[in-house]
Amino acid sequence: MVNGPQCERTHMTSMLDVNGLNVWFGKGRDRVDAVKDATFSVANGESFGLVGESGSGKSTILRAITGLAPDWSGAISVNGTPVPKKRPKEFFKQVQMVFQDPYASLHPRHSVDQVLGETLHLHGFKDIDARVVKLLDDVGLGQKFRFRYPHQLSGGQRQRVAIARALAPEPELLLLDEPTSALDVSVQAEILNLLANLREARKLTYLMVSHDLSVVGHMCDRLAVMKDGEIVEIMDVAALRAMKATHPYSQHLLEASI
Ligand SMILES: Nc1ncnc2c1ncn2[C@@H]1O[C@H](COP(=O)(O)OP(=O)(O)OP(=O)(O)O)[C@@H](O)[C@H]1O
Repeated sequence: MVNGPQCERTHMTSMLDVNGLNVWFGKGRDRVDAVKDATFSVANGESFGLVGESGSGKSTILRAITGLAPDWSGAISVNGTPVPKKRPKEFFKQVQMVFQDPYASLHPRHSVDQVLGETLHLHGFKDIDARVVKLLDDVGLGQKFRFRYPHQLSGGQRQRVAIARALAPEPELLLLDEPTSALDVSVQAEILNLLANLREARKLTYLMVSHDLSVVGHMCDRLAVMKDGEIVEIMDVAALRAMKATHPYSQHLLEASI
């Protein structure tokens, strides 16, 4: 069951359209249907949250969009263009992902300069030096971090590098997979504020996974509630704040989060 708000927004330009998405892992008896018939749209400039308990399929939706889930059916469009099975390089100029664990997502022997420089080079930029400096400023690190290695950085600093790397190709859509849940509580708010400011400054669109309703309430305009691989409700954050979920499972999530 999907509620109304998304219908009201069909007149707005869509950045992302996901239609009847199914994602599965394994075959035969071992098959796991991780996402079942998921349909939602994210408008240009919107921040959209995916919430639900562990294992409900949130991360799998992001992985399917970015091409990291091999078996899927349905339709995914970015900026009105259907995404092909094998993502072309241009796709990653539009869509980038920030992963949950900044310890796992950065190569231990690559300096910050290499991480950002190589990404910029891969995407065909020529003014790499100036862009590395700008990216480090934009994520609040500054030049003194440029030649450091991941082991010389805190978790929050690593996540800032991962965010800078995601911004390097100048994407329009960021897929954020629990971007603060692996961080110390003390730095979580800093990273969320950074993401909110970057969205504003760069007119970005966010699709953000979180198991934390307060994070989604702070960061998102609308959200989808997932349960056992299905989207059970799509609602405005205003409805979340007013505790006005209609689906019993969403109500249960809200009550559990108080
Ligand atoms: N590579 C994989 N191989 C097999 N099953 C997988 C794989 N990745 C995910 N799954 C299964 O798909 C289902 C959805 O997982 P997913 O990670 O998307 O959930 P989630 O809502 O993001 O949970 P979490 O918050 O714990 O990450 C789970 O049953 C999970 O075990």
